[in-house]
Amino acid sequence: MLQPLTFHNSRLQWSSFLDNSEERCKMGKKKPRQSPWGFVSCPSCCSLPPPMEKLKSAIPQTLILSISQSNPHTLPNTCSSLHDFLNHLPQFHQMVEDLAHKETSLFLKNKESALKFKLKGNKCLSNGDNSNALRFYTQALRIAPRDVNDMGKNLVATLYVNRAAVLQKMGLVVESLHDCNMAVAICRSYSKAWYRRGKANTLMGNYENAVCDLKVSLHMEHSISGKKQIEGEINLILGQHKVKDFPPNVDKYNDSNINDQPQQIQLQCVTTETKGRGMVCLTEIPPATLLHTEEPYAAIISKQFRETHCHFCFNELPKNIVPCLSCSMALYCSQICQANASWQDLESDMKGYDIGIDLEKYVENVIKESVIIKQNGEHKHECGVNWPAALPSETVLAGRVILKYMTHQGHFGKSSTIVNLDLCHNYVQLDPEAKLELHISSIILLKCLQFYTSDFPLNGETISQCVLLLAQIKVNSMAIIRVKSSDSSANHTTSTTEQVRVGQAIYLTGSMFNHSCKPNIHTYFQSRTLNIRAIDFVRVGQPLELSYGPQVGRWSCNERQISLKNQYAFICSCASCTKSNLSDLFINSYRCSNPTCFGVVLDRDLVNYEKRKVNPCDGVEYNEIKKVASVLCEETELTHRVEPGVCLNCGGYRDMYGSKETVKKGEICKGLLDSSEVVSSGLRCLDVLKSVLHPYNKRVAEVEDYVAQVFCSIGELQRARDHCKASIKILEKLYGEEHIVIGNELVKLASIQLSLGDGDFEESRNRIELVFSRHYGSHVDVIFPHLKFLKKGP
Ligand SMILES: C[S@@+](CC[C@H](N)C(=O)[O-])C[C@H]1O[C@@H](n2cnc3c(N)ncnc32)[C@H](O)[C@@H]1O
Repeated sequence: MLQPLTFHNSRLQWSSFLDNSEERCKMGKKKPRQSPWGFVSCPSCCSLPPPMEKLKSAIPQTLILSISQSNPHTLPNTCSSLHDFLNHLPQFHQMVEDLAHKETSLFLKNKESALKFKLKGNKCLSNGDNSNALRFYTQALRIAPRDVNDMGKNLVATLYVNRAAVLQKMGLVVESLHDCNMAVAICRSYSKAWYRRGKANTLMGNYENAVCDLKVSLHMEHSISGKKQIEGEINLILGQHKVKDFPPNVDKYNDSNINDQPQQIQLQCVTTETKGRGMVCLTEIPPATLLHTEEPYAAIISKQFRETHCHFCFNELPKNIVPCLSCSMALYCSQICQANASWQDLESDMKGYDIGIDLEKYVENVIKESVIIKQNGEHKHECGVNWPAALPSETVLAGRVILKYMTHQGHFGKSSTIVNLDLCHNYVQLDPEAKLELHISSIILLKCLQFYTSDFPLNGETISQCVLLLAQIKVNSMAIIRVKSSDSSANHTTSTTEQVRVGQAIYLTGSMFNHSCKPNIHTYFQSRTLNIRAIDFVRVGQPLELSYGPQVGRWSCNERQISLKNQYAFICSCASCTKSNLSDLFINSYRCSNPTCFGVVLDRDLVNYEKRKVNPCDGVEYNEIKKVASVLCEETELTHRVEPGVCLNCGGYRDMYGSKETVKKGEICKGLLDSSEVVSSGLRCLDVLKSVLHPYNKRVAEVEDYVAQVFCSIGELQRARDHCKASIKILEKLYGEEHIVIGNELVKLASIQLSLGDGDFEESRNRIELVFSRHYGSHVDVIFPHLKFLKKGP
């Protein structure tokens, strides 16, 4: 289930720097912790500037009070007062210096350290220790300055060539080719880089390109022995393979694009009765239609994924990571992403080499393919300083939005408008603590941006714009989600998928879609592109609504309302929260005390909630609740009242106190599930819960699912299958049969059925295909590569 951003932790916190600084800290001490790339941090001596709490505690109560009472109109005054106050505090200036001054940065390049890592890499390479050689070259690349030489060659280019050699030895030929591309883009006249590229192309069977690479290399090579070796290689290829020298096919290895373009669907932003602006469509939309794709206005990687995911596209980093050319913090999965986030061209020329017109064309093609022209420069103002690592992601995202806005408007030094995105916010509803924190972080952010560009306007007006932007980010930013899959059973029969929030982004049109607890559209991401697909049939003019997280079937109405209120400060007025529906009746319901009756019994909380939902004003007979509940019963006319403990079907009474006690006992059994008696206690728990809870109660589904997992882990697949099916049957009632949750559960069932050779596997597979293609269209293979086992044969 996609979960747009949650704001569990709205308190500003100074994060500790992640493990991506140099081997030694700025105080020269060896750093103790290791990151996946071997970079380490030293929390003790490289501690951050004085924590923000210290600043907060210095602020006078009168100022805190006026901030707590501030609203968008008074913000310029409160921002200006706080700015004046902080400006007189020496510790504030010290903190900003530490955050924004390049000299204090932990992310600067360092030639000496890079050379040490390079030597270590060379040593490992000659000893055949490829994985450590790869690690050391990567470390060296991360901190090697882009424009320094080592033994007459550009250090960064040399490191890419060395790493390309290791990658080739490890059989990672495509990655090796990419490193060669990087090296030739940095230094076109680097013979070894072309030579290594020729080797990579040979290994890939691209003999025409290999010959061209080697010919370029031959022109650049100075030594006679080197020239001889290259000539030997060329002759070998020409002798063994049929090679036409030209034209080489440089486009052959481009990534293929998925052809699932949004169709011509007209969307419109309209004003709604209860939800502000919202999106509707002007044409009918069948389910599974891709109706909107959008690139973010600004995006930022989540802190915990900085070392493992690309800072531009948010995909997992490959073995051949490409670090930023100017700082040691930003990491990319490819030169394309690096160039996209960057702002600088790789200057490289071939002066003094006459390689002939055809080879020159070939070189141009290779470089053009390597260096993408479209640079959005989002990393420029953050490069080589501490604050992007130290401040909360949302604040860093705000910095990106402001810089982009000002650059686009050509506003630097000319206007007092630093940002104006016309998005909604909930500033007035924020609690006093949150308002104060937004004030402080806005002042710190803008002060840091002033270090980057001295004509940055910093005053009450611009700070208040930043405060409102942060409030807008809270309400409008989307979490960029990736699906991670892992085996969940010892015998690899089932796998679980987990959704991780790798980034956070602002989409301008995406921000206009309102929330529904039963959405009719589904959002997902490829790289940082937002895709929105219809999951139901949408009529002309019908609102298009996605889920901000809470959904019918997952939570009761009460839980959904609390969550949306806490996270986004609004009272949900979607159809499911204002009208009675079966899922909300079932989810926490009890069974009728009459064993032959299938009716629903509600407890006091649920009755009150449902009554408020259907008729908030008076106490009429709540026909709507009964009408919904009557789906379960034979009788058409229900005469009894909707009361706690009363069966909505037959009017029979259940003792709610005793029932709750029984459920508690059932929960104790569930707690025993990890003990040695795991299977029998699981089944006992299920029996206890089923004796009092309604058969479609969510808790019964959870225990069925748990018991299925237990049976799976001990290899009793038939019983696992039966419990898995039982769980799915309940979830279908709660979510609807085509919900993505059902798709995920069916994947579990199908994997068990496949292991059992069960004939029903086909049916599950067909249903999975239906559910997933409705939600992801043709993108399903890319987003869920682990589902390939379900593919039908050719
Ligand atoms: C991302 S914005 C959506 C666009 C917004 N309606 C606007 O006018 O800009 C989120 C805000 O829309 C409103 N909203 C969205 N879904 C809603 C719902 N189901 N019930 C009530 N308000 C909703 C809330 O004010 C929420 O903070």
